[in-house]
Amino acid sequence: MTSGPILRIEGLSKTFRTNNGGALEALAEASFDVSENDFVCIVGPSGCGKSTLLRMIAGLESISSGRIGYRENPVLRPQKEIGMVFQEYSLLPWRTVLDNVALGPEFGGAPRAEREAKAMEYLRLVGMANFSGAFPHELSGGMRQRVAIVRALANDPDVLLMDEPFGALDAHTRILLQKELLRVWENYRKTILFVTHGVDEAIYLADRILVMSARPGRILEIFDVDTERPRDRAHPAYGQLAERILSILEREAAFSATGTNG
Ligand SMILES: Nc1ncnc2c1ncn2[C@@H]1O[C@H](COP(=O)(O)OP(=O)(O)OP(=O)(O)O)[C@@H](O)[C@H]1O
Repeated sequence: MTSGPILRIEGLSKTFRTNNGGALEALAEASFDVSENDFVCIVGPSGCGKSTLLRMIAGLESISSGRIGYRENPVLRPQKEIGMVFQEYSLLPWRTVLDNVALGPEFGGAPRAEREAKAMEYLRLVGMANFSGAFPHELSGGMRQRVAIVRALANDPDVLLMDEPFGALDAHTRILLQKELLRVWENYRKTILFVTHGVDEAIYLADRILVMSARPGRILEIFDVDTERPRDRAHPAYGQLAERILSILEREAAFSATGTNG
């Protein structure tokens, strides 16, 4: 254990090579720290490099320049301590719900009884124990995403990276899963980095909200959300913060559409 931040992102940049031999700058000099147990949301205009940033922290994408530190060690490849949940339900279709959740512990060499008990514990947590023998195609979108979340948790990561995990869900299911995720986060005290297009979602969930610029993405502003949970969406402070963030995003979206600042 260290007393410093669990994640330190320093001057992180990413330039992709394009098919025609050109270069596309996706992320520029992003710097921020994440403290242990923090729930951090990242919002920004479409295409500003949010997924790229998360994929780099997950070790799935190479770094062009800068540094990612996890407990002061550089992140250069995927590691067990940093898990990821994607928007598209990335469950293995040929495995049951139970076997999907038990996958990580299975790779880790846990005996069958142990990994199945662990998987059942997590499935109970999100009300999915009765579906342990079902296959992914038999589940609704919300159920699949619950399974994807607890599958990531079953690896016992310190940090959970979530890339628009509720983006494909209807509004009602999304609100339900936001509540469940907060419960899971409070129970297991994970550090969460959560990308979303929903400013409302970010204010409901986060301790801190990072607002990114239009591509190439930089961290423009960081907002602390220190009101008590569960948060009341009808509270005036909620709406005021949403307006402030939305006005930045509107400006940035206009900038990315016209390439000018006015
Ligand atoms: N493998 C790749 N090769 C080339 N360009 C890429 C690659 N991956 C992403 N990009 C480009 O990098 C930029 C940032 O993409 P990214 O998916 O990180 O944005 P985003 O903020 O997550 O977008 P959205 O909010 O729309 O999901 C985009 O212009 C995208 O086209």
